[in-house]
Amino acid sequence: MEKYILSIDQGTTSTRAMIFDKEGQVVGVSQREFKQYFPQSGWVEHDANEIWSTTLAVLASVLTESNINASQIAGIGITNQRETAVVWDKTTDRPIYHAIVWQSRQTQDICNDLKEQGLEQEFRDKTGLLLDPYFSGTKVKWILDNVEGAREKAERGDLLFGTIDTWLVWKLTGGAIHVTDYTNASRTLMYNIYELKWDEQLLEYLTVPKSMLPEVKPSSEVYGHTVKHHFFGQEVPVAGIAGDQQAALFGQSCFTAGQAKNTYGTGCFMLMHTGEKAVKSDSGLLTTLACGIDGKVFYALEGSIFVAGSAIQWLRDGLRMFNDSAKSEDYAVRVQSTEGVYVVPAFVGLGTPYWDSEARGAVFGITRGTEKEHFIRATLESLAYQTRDVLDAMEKDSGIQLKNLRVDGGAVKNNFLMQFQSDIMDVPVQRPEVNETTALGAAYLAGLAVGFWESKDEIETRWKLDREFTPEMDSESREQLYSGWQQAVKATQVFKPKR
Ligand SMILES: Nc1ncnc2c1ncn2[C@@H]1O[C@H](COP(=O)(O)OP(=O)(O)O)[C@@H](O)[C@H]1O
Ligand SMILES: O=P(O)(O)OC[C@H](O)CO
Repeated sequence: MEKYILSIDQGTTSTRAMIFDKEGQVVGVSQREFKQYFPQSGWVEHDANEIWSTTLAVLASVLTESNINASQIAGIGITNQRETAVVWDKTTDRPIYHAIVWQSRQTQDICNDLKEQGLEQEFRDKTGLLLDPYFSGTKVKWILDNVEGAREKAERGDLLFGTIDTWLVWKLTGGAIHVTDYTNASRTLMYNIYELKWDEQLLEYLTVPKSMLPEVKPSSEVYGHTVKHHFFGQEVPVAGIAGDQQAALFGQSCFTAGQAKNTYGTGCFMLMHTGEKAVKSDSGLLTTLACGIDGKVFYALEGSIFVAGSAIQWLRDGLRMFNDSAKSEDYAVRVQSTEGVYVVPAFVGLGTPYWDSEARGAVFGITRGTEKEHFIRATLESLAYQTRDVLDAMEKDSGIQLKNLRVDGGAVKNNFLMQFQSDIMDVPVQRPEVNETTALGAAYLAGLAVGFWESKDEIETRWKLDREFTPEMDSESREQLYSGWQQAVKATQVFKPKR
């Protein structure tokens, strides 16, 4: 009976289950969107129970639709939207509040307060992160401070915290296992990425009891088994865990220092592998943990862009400019340029390299001649400009000049965007045949742990190029366009009306 690996890719807007065969080819996929809650301006929340129910639904449908029996699954890999924080009561198995999503700005005041106490450098030195609402630590504090009775329950040891991977492993194993992996722990603002331990001092600043935190493990090992009633009568090993961006780095076979990938999903996340060496950044990049196997710990530099594909969704759903994201390309190529229009999609502030959580989106350069096509093209170009911002910071801080950039995620189907990306960075852009590298990375991690695949070398041979986009723009045009973008971002950051 042929065996397979199953990946659960729990993303910001949808939950996906994918089945991979020995060749690393997709043999089944099932996806469910779930509700986004915006209780106040800038806040974003999910219902962790709905995340679990969509997970069960996609598990059932992927097996049924691909006609594969649960007993044919050799291992399960989990990859997840990172930073999003769930706090649940282990005595009832119920979350005590919605999951606070990575994009949410509701802990801005907590961050400001910690900054005023002069603590940012210590957080940065220990975690590689910044005091921004993006990361989990302040979200946990917010829940403990704002949900009635939560702090007492936490002190009693009844509450558990987890990023989404932790929550899903807990549910799949029937509440037996409370774990996370290095990559997810490295996004919490509570984990010392150099000493590889929860940091008591940082926990004290955040007033988070250590008893709430999961055990931290490597990204590829058998953590536990599914309980039969949640996995169709089978006890299948849960054998891989990684935050989605690190999973994509692994799925792109970026295993050595200097290799980089950029994922164009809701946001855009560029990660460069830096080997066993952690590179500290002066330019607003994050130092983070990459997937390590064979007992090794690896680091990466990361540039985080909060709004990328979601700007295209905004054109589709908010401005109703088209009804299918793929149409954005047709509109963009109908004009030769944006004719000086720039869209800065700072809907939830700006991430790398600006870290301005109070900035909000802006449009510049419109004239009476501006048409829908210019507007759409400018929005697509904004993804590429933001990526160039990150690339410049990365090359500066790592001292490595990128030879090429591997890309993945929903928006890389857009050929216009990929060509413009290569042009504006002056670096070749490589799109692989299997675009689902996040799920594939988690599958590889699980497959390596259960002996389904032998080694990283075996995996590396499977990476296949679909198309390479090479720079075609002259350097004068490139720098002129990019300097317009830089002016637009500066102007966006100046506009801060009282809210
Ligand atoms: N052809 C396209 N051109 C531009 N953007 C696209 C295209 N197709 C999908 N997208 C965008 O890609 C995103 C979906 O990518 P995906 O990797 O599934 O995201 P996530 O995992 O963050 O939910 C959406 O935000 C969508 O607007
Ligand atoms: O759900 P995605 O794919 O947009 O990824 C979210 C990131 O992990 C946030 O850090």
